[in-house]
Amino acid sequence: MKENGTQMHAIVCEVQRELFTLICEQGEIHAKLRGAFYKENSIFPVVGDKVLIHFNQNGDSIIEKVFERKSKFSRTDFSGHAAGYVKTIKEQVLAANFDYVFIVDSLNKNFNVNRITRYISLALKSGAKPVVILTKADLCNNVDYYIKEVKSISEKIDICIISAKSGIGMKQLDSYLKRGSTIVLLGSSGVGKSTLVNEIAGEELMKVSEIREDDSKGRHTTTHRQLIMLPSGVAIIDTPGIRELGMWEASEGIDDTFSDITELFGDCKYSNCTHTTEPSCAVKKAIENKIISNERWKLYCQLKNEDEWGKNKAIYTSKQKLKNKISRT
Ligand SMILES: Nc1nc2c(ncn2[C@@H]2O[C@H](COP(=O)(O)OP(=O)(O)OP(=O)(O)O)[C@@H](O)[C@H]2O)c(=O)[nH]1
Ligand SMILES: [Zn+2]
Repeated sequence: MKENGTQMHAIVCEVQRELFTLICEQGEIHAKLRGAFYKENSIFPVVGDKVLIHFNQNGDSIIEKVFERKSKFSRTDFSGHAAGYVKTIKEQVLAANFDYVFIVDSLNKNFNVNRITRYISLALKSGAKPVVILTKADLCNNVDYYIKEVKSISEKIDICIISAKSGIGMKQLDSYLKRGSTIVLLGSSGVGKSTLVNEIAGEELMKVSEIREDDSKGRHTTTHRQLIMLPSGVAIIDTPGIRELGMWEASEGIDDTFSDITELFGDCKYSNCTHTTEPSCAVKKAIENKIISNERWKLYCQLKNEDEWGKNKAIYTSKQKLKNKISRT
C-alpha cells in the first residue's frame, strides 16, 4: 500500500452525489472533492475524467484536480433560470475522455438510419470517433442494404457488421479495443449492446433480457457501474444520461457529418442563400450534377429542422416549467 497523502492519477468510474468511485494503481477507491472545488466554481469530475488525487488508505481519498478532457458528452441544463429571461445556461457534462463511440443498431426492423445519423452527429461533436456497429448479422440475409444506408450518411464512417452470438465480424473490433482505450455505446434498447459488452469482456457483466425477434422489442435491463474497466485494459462507459442524450445538442455535429454539403454554402451567389429558389445556388447545382444526392440533402434539412425544433422545445419546456412553478407559489 502507498503512504497516505501520496499523489497519483485516477479515473472516475462512478459519481454518487459528492462521493466518487475511482480506479487507480491501488485498485478501486472512494474519494471526495477538495473543499476548494465548491468555492472556486471549478469543473466537477464526471465519469471518465482523469483526476489527480491525494491517496488515503484509511478512508476517502481527496480529488485535487480534474485534467483537461479530450472528449465529452454534455447537455444543456436550463434549471436555475430566473423567470422571464435567460440567466445562465449551464453545460452538464455526462461523461468524458472516451476514444470511440460505438453506435449500435441491429440488422432488422429496429434499424433506423436517421437515428444513426443523430448519433454520428453527437459522436463527432463529442470529439471521439464514431464507429457504426450493426448487430445480429446471424439473422440477416440482406446486409448490403444496411451498409448502403449507413454509407448514405457518410462514406467516411467506420462500419462493422457483427454477431455477438455467432462471432461473425467480432475480429474487426480488435483495432478499437486496445489497452487504454475507452468506449461509449449508444443505441436503443434491444439492439444488443449488453450482449456485445459481455462478448468483449468475455464474461457476463451485463444482464441481457431475452426478447422475441419477431417484434424486435427489448426491455431496459442494464444496471451496473458507469465505467467498467475490463481486465484487457479497455474501459466501457454507460451512464443513464448518455442514454437520454437529446438531439438539440447535435447541431455542430450535423454540420460535421454533412461537411460535403456545408462546404458548398460558401459558393452560393448570395451569402444569405436559402438554397431553395435563388439563382446560382451551389447546393442546387451540386444536386443537379449528382455530386450530392437529393436524399442526402433532404436528410440534412430534416435533421437541421428537428434540431432547431428541439432547441425551441427545450427552451419552451423550461419556460413552461417555470410558469407552472410560479403559478403554484
Ligand atoms: N441472434 C442474435 N441475437 C442477439 C445478438 N445480440 C443480441 N441479441 C439478442 O437481442 C436481445 C437484446 O440484447 P441486449 O444485449 O439485452 O440489448 P441491449 O441493447 O443491451 O438492450 P438494453 O439493455 O435494453 O439497452 C437479446 O435477446 C439478445 O440475446 C446477436 O448478435 N444475434
Ligand atoms: Zn444556395
